[in-house]
Amino acid sequence: MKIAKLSNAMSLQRSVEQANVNHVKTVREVIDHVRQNGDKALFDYTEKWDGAKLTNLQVTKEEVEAAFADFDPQLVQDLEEAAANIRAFHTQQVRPNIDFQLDESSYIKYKITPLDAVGLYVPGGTAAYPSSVLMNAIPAVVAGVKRVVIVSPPSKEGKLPASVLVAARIAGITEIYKVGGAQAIAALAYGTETIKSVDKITGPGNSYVALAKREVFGRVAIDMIAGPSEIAIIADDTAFADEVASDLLAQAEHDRFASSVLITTSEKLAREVQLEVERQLKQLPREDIARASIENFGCIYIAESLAKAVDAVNELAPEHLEIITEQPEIISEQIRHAGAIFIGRFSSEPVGDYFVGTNHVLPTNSTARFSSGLSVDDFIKKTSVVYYSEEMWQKHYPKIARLARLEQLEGHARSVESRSWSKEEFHDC
Ligand SMILES: NC(=O)c1ccc[n+]([C@@H]2O[C@H](COP(=O)([O-])OP(=O)(O)OC[C@H]3O[C@@H](n4cnc5c(N)ncnc54)[C@H](O)[C@@H]3O)[C@@H](O)[C@H]2O)c1
Ligand SMILES: N[C@H](CO)Cc1c[nH]c[nH+]1
Ligand SMILES: [Zn+2]
Repeated sequence: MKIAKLSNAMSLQRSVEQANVNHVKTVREVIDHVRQNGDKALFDYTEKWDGAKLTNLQVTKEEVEAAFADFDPQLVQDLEEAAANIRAFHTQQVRPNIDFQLDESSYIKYKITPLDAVGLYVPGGTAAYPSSVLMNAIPAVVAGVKRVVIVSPPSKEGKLPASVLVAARIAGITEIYKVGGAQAIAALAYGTETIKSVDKITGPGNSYVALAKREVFGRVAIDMIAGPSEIAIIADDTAFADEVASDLLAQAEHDRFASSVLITTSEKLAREVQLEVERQLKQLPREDIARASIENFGCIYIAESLAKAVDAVNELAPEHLEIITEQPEIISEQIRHAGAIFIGRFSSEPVGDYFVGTNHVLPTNSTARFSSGLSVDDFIKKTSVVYYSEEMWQKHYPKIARLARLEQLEGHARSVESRSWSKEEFHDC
């Protein structure tokens, strides 16, 4: 892992965008093919890219039951406890309608309505992510979405991982399809014979999935384009090198394009973390992925001061930030841009990935400057409602008409003026 002076921090450029460009053509072809050929295209692509020859796209009740029956009861309990924590935190995010009384009878409102149907993409491919099932499904259920659908690519044997099915059942989701990649996103957006279209698609995935979400945006809503995982750690000489190294590697093992950055005021810690990363890399089953990520997108930066480290993090706006310093809460208050912040040595990032209750679907690629992680807000919409009494109308319509004429919109002015006789007079006619 490289060590550099912090002045070079922002030269850490990712080449993810370039990889994306190469996939755009494929993704557009896949979407067109699914629109034209429906289920047949889904079967063909699943055979081509996942190696599975399916006869049925939908997961049956029996498959879910079988997965549950064979699953380690301790893990079921762990998933259930994680689900309860996620449910508890997300329930706090539920918003009431806003009612604003204008006079005795007139009012305006902000009315909250859950979305009717959402599709959750659960990545398959290189790993199974039951935690992502919980992180996507629970906020949707808490928001009150009626139809929640899961799509995920099957194994060569035509199965979804038991852990994904168990997590889906714990979250209360029963409509699950064995399809992944851009073809799954196209099916959710446009519908096929088997999969009815949805209103919004959420969930992370590889660059084919991310690009497909971008392509169908407008036809349906999407949560975000969540790219490869990222972590930045601010640490001083109170941090332990082995702990810091393991936190960097926890993100690196996700993806060859994941980025892991340490910003420290301690040169000693920097050198020790460098050695530790190398030592611990050899112990990881996904060493090849983690090593590629650390070599291409990993760096240890030496900062002159913690204030400079804070500035760099605010510029970088990382998906995850860990603060392992003498007074981490004080540093945390100065952070303006990060998807999620983990304070102190006992709040390592996997606490949030799996268990504590916060969401792990977070903005990447510096988009934490202007966006937030997945929440109940992603599964609702807000409609304004207006009720004007005759008295309110009487009082304000001349002002509205004048404002309309200021914009030379005579039709608007006449619309508001056209009520210039009361209901009683109307009924008397
Ligand atoms: N941000 C988060 O919360 C979070 C959580 C979990 C995973 N992730 C990320 O999700 C991603 C998972 O990626 P993955 O690949 O393992 O699974 P995936 O499910 O996203 O993608 C697998 C699918 O990609 C498609 N595909 C593969 N090769 C293709 C090709 N040559 N042409 C067209 N389509 C092709 C296939 O349809 C396949 O089913 C990783 O980047 C990981 O970091 C993020
Ligand atoms: N750290 C990932 C988001 O960047 C989420 C995840 C899922 N499983 C483990 N981790
Ligand atoms: Zn993770």
